[in-house]
Amino acid sequence: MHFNIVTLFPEFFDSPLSCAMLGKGVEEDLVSFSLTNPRDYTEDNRHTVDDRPYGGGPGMVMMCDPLSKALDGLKKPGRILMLTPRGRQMTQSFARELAQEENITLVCGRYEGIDERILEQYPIEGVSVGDFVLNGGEAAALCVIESVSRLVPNFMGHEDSGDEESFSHGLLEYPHYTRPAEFRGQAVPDVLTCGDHARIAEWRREKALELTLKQRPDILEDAELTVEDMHFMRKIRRSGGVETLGKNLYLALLHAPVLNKFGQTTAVSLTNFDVHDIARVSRTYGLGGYYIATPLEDQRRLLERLIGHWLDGPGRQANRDRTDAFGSIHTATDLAEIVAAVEKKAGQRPVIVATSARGAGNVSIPTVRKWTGDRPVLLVMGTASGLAPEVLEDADAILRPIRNLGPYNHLSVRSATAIIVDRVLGDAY
Ligand SMILES: C[S@@+](CC[C@H](N)C(=O)[O-])C[C@H]1O[C@@H](n2cnc3c(N)ncnc32)[C@H](O)[C@@H]1O
Repeated sequence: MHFNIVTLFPEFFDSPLSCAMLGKGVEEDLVSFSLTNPRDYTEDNRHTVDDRPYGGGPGMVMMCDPLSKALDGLKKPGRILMLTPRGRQMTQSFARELAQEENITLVCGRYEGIDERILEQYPIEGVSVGDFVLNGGEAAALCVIESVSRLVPNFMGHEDSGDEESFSHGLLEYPHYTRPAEFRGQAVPDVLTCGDHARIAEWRREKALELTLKQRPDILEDAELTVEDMHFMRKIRRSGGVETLGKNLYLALLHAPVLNKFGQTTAVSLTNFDVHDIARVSRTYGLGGYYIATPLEDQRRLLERLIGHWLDGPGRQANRDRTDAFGSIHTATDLAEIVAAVEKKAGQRPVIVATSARGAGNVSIPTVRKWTGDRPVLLVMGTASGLAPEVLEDADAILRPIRNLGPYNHLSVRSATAIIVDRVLGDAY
């Protein structure tokens, strides 16, 4: 595999490409590199490669002319990648995809970046190595080179080591140990010295699952998981995991004050579906509680009859799962009563997060998730045409609407609740 590196600082690559495994890869002809400096394609005495940005602002921009000439001079550019924070994220699967190429060109930006017209005139793909800003694309290019080269056949010596590494199957790798068997009083795990390869493989799998669940639950979404893996993870109690987050999240379903379709503030009747479906969401995600408020006496009595049916009445015999779900329901007359009840239960006043399908909101799902990590959060959901303005005004925060960029986002309150709760807690958390 050949890498063309287009850089204003070719010397940056001197040692990284000549030592350790990359150096060996070059010696064995598995990988090769050529360095092209756009400065060599300048025509003025000062070899200018950058200029001030049109429109003003700080810093300099890499000019089109030297860079385009440098690119035009490449014999076999292959796939052209430009290192940039706004590019596609570098991942192990992207590295695998790139390892299939024969030629790759890496364009390293400097200063504030490259004149945009280069990106429009050449088939360049942006690649980012993370959500942070480097001085230049050289260090990022090295990350791409290293991650791709090690997947070139024969580069790593024994073929299977690349297959076991972190991210290969969507999991982080298990921990490693080597001699001595005891270090400062700490022995290596017994299982690794028992000689039973099946047990060792099982232990490693479990450690990989445990670590991934703890450090990078987000990547579990794409991991290849077996039913056994899921059974194992279900048994792991996680601090800061779904158990903690779920317990800190409370739901309030208000039937007043809400808006009717004419925009008037009103009180509405219960919907049996909302009672059932949100109770099931509450139970599924292990929430702190589901509070249903209505100021209407007859509706509260109806609700209590419903709850009684499923908790202590014939429903209990008919469907124990539903009894379980109904166990998280509490009744109230209004939001103030719910806040007081949650405060009593949690020992701390909850952060009140109102929801609305309209407006811009002032808090995002990740922020609510963060709050849920260390204090009670009460998510307030409205029935009818949504919560009355005074509820939104009095709340500590208003969540950004679901599908706020779409032309239509009129979801039922039970659908909206399920979506929000899943986004806040997520399966993998
Ligand atoms: C100082 S940075 C310019 C940052 C640019 N003004 C911005 O805010 O996106 C200079 C160069 O470093 C490289 N670079 C910086 N951070 C990077 C990252 N996270 N991934 C890939 N390349 C990066 C790019 O080539 C970029 O053009």
